[in-house]
Amino acid sequence: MNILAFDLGASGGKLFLADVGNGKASIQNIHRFDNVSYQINGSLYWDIINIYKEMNIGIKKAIELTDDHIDSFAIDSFSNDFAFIDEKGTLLTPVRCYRDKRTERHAAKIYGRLSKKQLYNLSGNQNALFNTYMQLAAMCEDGHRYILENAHKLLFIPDLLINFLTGKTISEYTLSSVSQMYDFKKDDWCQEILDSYSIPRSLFGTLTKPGTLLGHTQESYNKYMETKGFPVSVVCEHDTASAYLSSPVTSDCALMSCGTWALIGTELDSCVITEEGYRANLANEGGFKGHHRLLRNVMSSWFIQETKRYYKEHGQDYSFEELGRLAEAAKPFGFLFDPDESLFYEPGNMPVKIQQYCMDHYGARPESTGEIIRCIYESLAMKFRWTIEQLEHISQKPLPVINMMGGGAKASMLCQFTANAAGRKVIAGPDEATAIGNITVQLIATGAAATLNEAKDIMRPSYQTKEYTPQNSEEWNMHYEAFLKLSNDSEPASL
Ligand SMILES: C[C@H](O)[C@H](O)[C@@H](O)C(=O)CO
Repeated sequence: MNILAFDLGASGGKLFLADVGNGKASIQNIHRFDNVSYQINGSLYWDIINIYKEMNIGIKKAIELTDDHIDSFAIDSFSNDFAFIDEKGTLLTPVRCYRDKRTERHAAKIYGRLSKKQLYNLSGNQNALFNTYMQLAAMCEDGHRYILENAHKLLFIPDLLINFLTGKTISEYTLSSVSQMYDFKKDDWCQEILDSYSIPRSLFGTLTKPGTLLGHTQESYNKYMETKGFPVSVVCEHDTASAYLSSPVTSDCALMSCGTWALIGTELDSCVITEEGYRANLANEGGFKGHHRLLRNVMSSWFIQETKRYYKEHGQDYSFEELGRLAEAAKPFGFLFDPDESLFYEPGNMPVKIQQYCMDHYGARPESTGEIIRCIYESLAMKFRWTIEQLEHISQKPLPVINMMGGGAKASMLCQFTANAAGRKVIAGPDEATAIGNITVQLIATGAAATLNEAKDIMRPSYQTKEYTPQNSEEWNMHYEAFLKLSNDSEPASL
């Protein structure tokens, strides 16, 4: 059978075609494109029309490769961002990027209605400026409440694209669960949070759990794409939930989905809302049936993506490999910074911001590209260690192994540094974790696999893993002490 997965990330989108037969899957990447946010009049937007266009280019390729025989298609993406549609499916708004400044502008007012602590206790989600609730509240503060009052539905990006394909309006569970408006205990929207800004409950689509075969593409889409059409499934549409599901490690471990963000956490049976979890700003996030994540967001490849972009704009188009080689040659432990500093949150001028931070803290700064990249990787590894220690303490669960998945699993320097800093074995892979998790759930939705374990066994031959053991522990421990002095994380919500 032919299964098609679309994985949309903050820096790019990819479509994977899986050929499944004889209890095995082989996957190929059939299309990829860049995804960037655009600033217009000080606001930040995604180009949703381009995303739709590129998704269709990938679908077209899959139609050709399979002789118009796609057995299932599903989408996952980063969380939180959305658009509104009317009853006819007309797009009423563009899609704002979660890094847009409007939530920061209104944060004090918003937290004046429901405090960070109340929001954490009700939703179990981390306090972060990017949350959907914060975006909706900021819209109201900006005088755009009329959109909430008049729109038919609010759809998260994957649900929006599904609507373009099928005409259906759903609110997928894993994305809903990280909106900061979901109540895990009731397994439903949290009325108290919605009431704080009179957010109409009717704005949300049919709550749909991952593993559901939703239906067929609609006639108008089939005609437009010149296809007989294909079934659309609902998977863990939140990419982190998809990535975690692909982990090959079966014992207790720290899981890290490493892309633009490193989502560092562990799987638990249910939601854990405690004072300590609130203080460490650990997020409770929903997953595939029976799976629940306790995790923290750490900005990760964002530093490398933004640094690479800065140099490109200034005439130096480094490849990731070149950046890695330059960092390798640079002197170790020149400078460390706290990746959670809000200074680094918005796009633009990343190397300059890092230099500025270092000047403020050390009175000196990394000068060369290699020094900057090395200080990024070392600082990230230190933050990863700090986060894993918090998780161990709060979940009361030893996490002796780290499974790094996603694009970051390909960055061998980052994997080795993480093992060194944390003093734990790192298992790196799968690097296409999100797509693998997406396809895994499609196997279940279509009935090709009866259980999650069966689906994971089918996917296992399609990827490899690599192990890293800790080195130079003493030196890393010494510098970790210095790193701890920089961290501003005793308070929740550094974002
Ligand atoms: C804001 C981030 O996108 C989100 O917290 C994270 O979970 C994600 O989806 C990373 O792709």
